[in-house]
Amino acid sequence: MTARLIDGKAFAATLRDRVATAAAAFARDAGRKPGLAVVLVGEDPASSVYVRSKGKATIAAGMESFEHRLSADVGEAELIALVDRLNADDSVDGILVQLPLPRHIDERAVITRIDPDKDVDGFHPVNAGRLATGLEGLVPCTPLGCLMLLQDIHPQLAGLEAVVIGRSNIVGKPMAALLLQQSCTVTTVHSRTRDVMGHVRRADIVVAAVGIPGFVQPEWIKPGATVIDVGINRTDAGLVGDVDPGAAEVAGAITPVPGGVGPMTIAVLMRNTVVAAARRAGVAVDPAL
Ligand SMILES: Nc1nc(=O)c2c([nH]1)NC[C@@H]1CN(c3ccc(C(=O)N[C@@H](CCC(=O)O)C(=O)O)cc3)C=[N+]21
Repeated sequence: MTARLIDGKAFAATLRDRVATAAAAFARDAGRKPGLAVVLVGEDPASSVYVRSKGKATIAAGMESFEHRLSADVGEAELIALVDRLNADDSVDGILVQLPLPRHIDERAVITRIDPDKDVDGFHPVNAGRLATGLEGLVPCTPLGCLMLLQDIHPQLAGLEAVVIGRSNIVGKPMAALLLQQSCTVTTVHSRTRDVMGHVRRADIVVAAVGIPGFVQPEWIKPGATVIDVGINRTDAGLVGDVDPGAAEVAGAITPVPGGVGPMTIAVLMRNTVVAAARRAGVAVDPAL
């Protein structure tokens, strides 16, 4: 059996279309376009690529893009002062500070400075708390994109066994919270888990977010399970996921790398920006967005 390939790129394109429609409705109702500010510190080439593709997607969706490029030796106080200005700027609905930041800057201090209602990455502890307690907030883009792909395949997630591999604040923890909210039975496994294979073997849904190329072995996958590969690892063999490619012979459905979760992350960032804009302006937004 060969798994159905989950076309994240195509799904992301339809989501970006719906975002563009919602952005146009917002512009009509609010008299201005939704605005996204992206802050990049330093010149890491991979980060520059993402910032550029975010800017392009923002404009293509009919939104305003504000790019702030700061030199790698910028002081923490100066970066925080920029965040303060963006918080106070009414044309800015979303603020994304590209991570990782240089070592001399305390990431926590910067992230917690962002107005939670403009935190389109969903990284602020206030948004983490809202997600954990079921309040309306902004949800991290990558796990929300994974959930959208999963809901497309499993309209009824309730009762399914889900195993999340990895416990980062950016992917693993919010992914587990989202699946729990959907009434999955959720297990998070991590570097200190005693029998990772034993847990993964039982899963109807596997979300791999460990950052180790090819970590998840085909023998771990229950035949027919849905596998979401969040890994984006640059190796000599090119871009590879956290899941061994052999898993596609066992799984029922699986995301490719590239073309799976990655494109969803950017599309959900666009989605979060329109949602943040609508909430801030007190205008309606497509609830299915
Ligand atoms: N505050 C913050 N928020 C982020 O969301 C954030 C960040 N910092 N720092 C960097 C990472 C990385 N990231 C990606 C987004 C899209 C693709 C993506 O679209 N990838 C394509 C392939 C692109 C390629 O070929 O390199 C794919 O998987 O098909 C990848 C990576 C967002 N990040």
